[in-house]
Amino acid sequence: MKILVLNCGSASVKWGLYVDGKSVDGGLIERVTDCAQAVREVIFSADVSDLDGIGHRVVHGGLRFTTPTLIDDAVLEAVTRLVPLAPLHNPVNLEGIKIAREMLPGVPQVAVFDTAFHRTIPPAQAMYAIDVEVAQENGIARYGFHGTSHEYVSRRTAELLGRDPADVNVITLHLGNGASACAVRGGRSVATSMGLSPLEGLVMGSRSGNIDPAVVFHLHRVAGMSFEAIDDLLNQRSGLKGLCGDNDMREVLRRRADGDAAAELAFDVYCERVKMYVGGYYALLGRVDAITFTAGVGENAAPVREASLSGLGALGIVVDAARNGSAARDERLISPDGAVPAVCVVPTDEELEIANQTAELLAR
Ligand SMILES: Nc1ncnc2c1ncn2[C@@H]1O[C@H](COP(=O)(O)OP(=O)(O)O)[C@@H](O)[C@H]1O
Ligand SMILES: CC(=O)OP(=O)(O)O
Ligand SMILES: [Mg+2]
Repeated sequence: MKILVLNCGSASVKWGLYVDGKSVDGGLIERVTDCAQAVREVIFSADVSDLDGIGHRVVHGGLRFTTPTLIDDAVLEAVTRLVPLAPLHNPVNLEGIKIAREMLPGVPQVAVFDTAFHRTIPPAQAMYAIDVEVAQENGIARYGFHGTSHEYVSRRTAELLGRDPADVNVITLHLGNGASACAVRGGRSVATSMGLSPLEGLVMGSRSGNIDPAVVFHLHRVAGMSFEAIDDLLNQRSGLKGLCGDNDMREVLRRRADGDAAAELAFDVYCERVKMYVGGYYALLGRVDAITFTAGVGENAAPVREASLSGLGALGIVVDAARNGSAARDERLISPDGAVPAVCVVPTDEELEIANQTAELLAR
């Protein structure tokens, strides 16, 4: 089966072409400002003859979409209604789908949702402690995101350890432009740091992650900011960018190495937040077999991995400096042999996972 995958992200377009589950072509267009144009370029440049299907990453699937779904007008409408809950993502996902449908009419298009893997999260983690009626009426709950990545990476981690995914507990740390942590028990998501929207949890490139919700009321009532302006502040002008002016961890690391105090503080806030989720999910899981770093920052930024897990030796969490600092780019252990939990780096491959899930749906 020949599948084209389009992952239109908040700041990049990633794509891949797969034949029977094997990657034959692919690419990354970074710092995208016009997603539609990027998708047009992909479709013009890739060999899209005889496609069996196109798999699209769709970030928010709400309550309705819990499995990969064949796209029709009704699905597009439902995804459009979820735009307010994923304002940086669903609009670009939709743009990609629309262009692909226009340029390749007749090819089946499948949506693979970031939220789907988290449908197993139990109520004690999924519910916010607010009036249950208000929550229910408005769909206020933890949906969680990056599910395709957490699913793929937790499974690959079990395989890296030579274990059955059903027997393994993993804390996965997806640190990219967006960032989220996930507690995976026996292959199922049981907790994750993103919530109703991809704004909650870890510090991100330009998103705040957790803050006191009263900050929003204060900025509105006392500082006179509109809700639109506060939304923009928390989604686009916060996180690393808000703290030090740079949203790219490569720049933050470079400036920190040069002794820049703002970059150092941004780095510290970022890594301490990761550490707090690791500790929390360790407690929740009770037994942790592995902690795995993935995505742009997680795969490449050794200082972030080192600082995020520093001082956790009493929990058995140890990072081997030489392994962590190595230039290797493959799936690997960065803790000493035999250490439990194992600490791993596993490059994510959302596109491959989307291709496989798309092919599986189309084969039915
Ligand atoms: N060599 C590197 N060192 C540190 N950070 C890196 C490196 N390469 C990429 N990154 C970080 O990874 C981020 C992008 O991660 P990625 O997973 O590709 O993001 P997304 O899929 O969310 O668009 C960049 O913003 C950058 O901060
Ligand atoms: C859901 C999300 O935050 O995605 P990304 O990391 O691609 O921005
Ligand atoms: Mg990503």
